[in-house]
Amino acid sequence: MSAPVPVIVVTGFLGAGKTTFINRLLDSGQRRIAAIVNDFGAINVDVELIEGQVDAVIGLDNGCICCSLQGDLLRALKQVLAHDPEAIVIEASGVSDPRGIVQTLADPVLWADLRLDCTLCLIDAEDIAETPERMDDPVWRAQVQGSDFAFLSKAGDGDASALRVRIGAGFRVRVFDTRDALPMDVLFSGAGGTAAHDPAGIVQDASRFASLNWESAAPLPFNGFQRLMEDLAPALYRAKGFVSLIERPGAPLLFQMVGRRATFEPAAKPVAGCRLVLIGARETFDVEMARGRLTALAEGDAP
Ligand SMILES: Nc1nc2c(ncn2[C@@H]2O[C@H](COP(=O)(O)OP(=O)(O)OP(=O)(O)O)[C@@H](O)[C@H]2O)c(=O)[nH]1
Repeated sequence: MSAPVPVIVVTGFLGAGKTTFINRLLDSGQRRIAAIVNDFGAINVDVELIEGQVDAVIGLDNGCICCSLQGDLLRALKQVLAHDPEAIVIEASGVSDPRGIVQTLADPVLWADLRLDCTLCLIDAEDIAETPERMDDPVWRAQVQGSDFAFLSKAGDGDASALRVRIGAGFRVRVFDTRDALPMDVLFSGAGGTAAHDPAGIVQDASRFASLNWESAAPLPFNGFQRLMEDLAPALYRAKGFVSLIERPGAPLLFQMVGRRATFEPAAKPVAGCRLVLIGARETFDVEMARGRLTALAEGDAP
C-alpha cells in the first residue's frame, strides 16, 4: 500500500488571499500538487487563476464544500488521487468552515489514502484594519479556530506584529506573514491537524450571503462599470471575474474587488465577453438591482 498523500486545507474569508497563497505554493515547485478549488458562486473564477501551474485541478462551485458540496469534495478527492499527486491542496470557499472539510477527509472511503498535514487560514490585515468587527464574524472566527496556522496577508509595509500577537494569543494559533518565505517544512510536517475540529459547532451559514453570477457576450464601458462597482461596493464583500471593455477590444481584464479596493489586470487567457461573480450580505446586497444595472450597461441603456 502506498503512503497517504499529504493534504493542506486553505481557508480564509472572502478575498483574504487564498488563491494568491496557493499559487505561491504551486510556484515553489517542490512537489507535484493537485488542487481542488471551491468557489461560492456558480462561476468558478479561481480555478482559471490556478490552472496551468498545477498537476491537476478540479473546481467545485455554487456552494460550500464544508456543507452542501461535501459529497462532491469526496468525489473530487478520489479523482485527483488518480493523478498520483505528491500533495493535495484544497482551497475552501471564503464562507466555508474548515471543520466541515476536515470531517470529509476523515471519511472511511479515503482516510487510508490521505493525511491531513494542516489547515491554514489567510487573514486580510487590511480588512481587519478597516473593519475591526470582522474578528467577531462567526464565519471568520470559525475559519481561524478551525486552523492550525494563520497567515497574515496584505500587511503592506506596515508592522503587523501587534495583530500577529493578538491573533496568536486570541486563537492559540501560530501566525505567519505572507511577506516572508513560505515555511514549507511547517506546512508539510504533519504537525497540523491539531486545530479544534469538533464537528458539533460547524458554522454552516452560507444563507447569509447572496451572490450574483452575471455573464454577457457584450463588452462594457469602462467608466460606467467603474461607477457601478463603486455604487455596489458598500454592499459587497467580494467581486471578481473577467471583463471585456468597449475601449479595449480583444484585451480582456481580470477584475478583483475586496471591500472597496478594486484592481484590473490583463487576463492571462483570452476571454470572450464578461463573467462576473458578486458576493454580498443577503440583507444589503440587492442582487436583482445589480443584475439589472449590469445588463443595462451591457446593452448600452445605462444613464
Ligand atoms: N497587496 C496584497 N494583495 C493581495 C495579497 N494577497 C492577495 N491579494 C489581492 O487580493 C485580492 C484577492 O486575492 P485572492 O487570492 O483571489 O483571494 P481569495 O481568498 O482567493 O478570494 P476568494 O476565493 O474570492 O474568497 C486579489 O486582488 C489579490 O491580488 C497580499 O498579500 N497583498
